[in-house]
Amino acid sequence: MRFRSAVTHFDDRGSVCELFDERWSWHDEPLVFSYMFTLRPNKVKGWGKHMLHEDRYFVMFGEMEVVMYDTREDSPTKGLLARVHLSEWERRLMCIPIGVWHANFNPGTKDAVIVNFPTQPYDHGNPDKFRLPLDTDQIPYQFPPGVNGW
Ligand SMILES: Cc1cn([C@H]2C[C@H](O)[C@@H](COP(=O)(O)OP(=O)(O)O[C@H]3O[C@@H](C)C(=O)[C@@H](O)[C@H]3O)O2)c(=O)[nH]c1=O
Repeated sequence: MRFRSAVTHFDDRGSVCELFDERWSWHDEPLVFSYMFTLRPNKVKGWGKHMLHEDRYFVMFGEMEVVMYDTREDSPTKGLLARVHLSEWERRLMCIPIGVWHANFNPGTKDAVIVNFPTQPYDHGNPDKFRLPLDTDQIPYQFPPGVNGW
């Protein structure tokens, strides 16, 4: 998991924030595809896992907690759980390694708006996505009461 902090430029007319630039050399994979998604308060998208691409998130508005669980056999962090808080008030890129389970939770009070720059374009006919239900016993994590999603 890696991060790159972003700078938001404000002036009396509004703001500007660069999202992704290959010249930053932040990630080995090129910019090939992007999409936006939203997440409503107290909702979760996940658990998901990808075996062919990495997610590269950028939270534009609101906040999102990314909960990750590593089951990769050869990983030094196998069996570890991590929670990362992303928000519009500390904008940054974050990438999730291939094969790591993750779930995106909105702990805030407004819709979160996120851009994802996956390292591969979405395959509409055969998405690179594995799912587990939020209450799976394969991942040692429970979201707070009242939180739901899939
Ligand atoms: C991700 C994606 C989905 N879709 C469509 C497919 C489907 O009809 C609808 C919702 O798809 P999903 O349920 O996969 O969307 P979503 O649950 O938001 O998927 C996301 O979940 C989190 C946990 C992740 O890991 C992300 O990588 C992504 O897979 O949007 C696209 O057209 N393009 C895309 O790039």
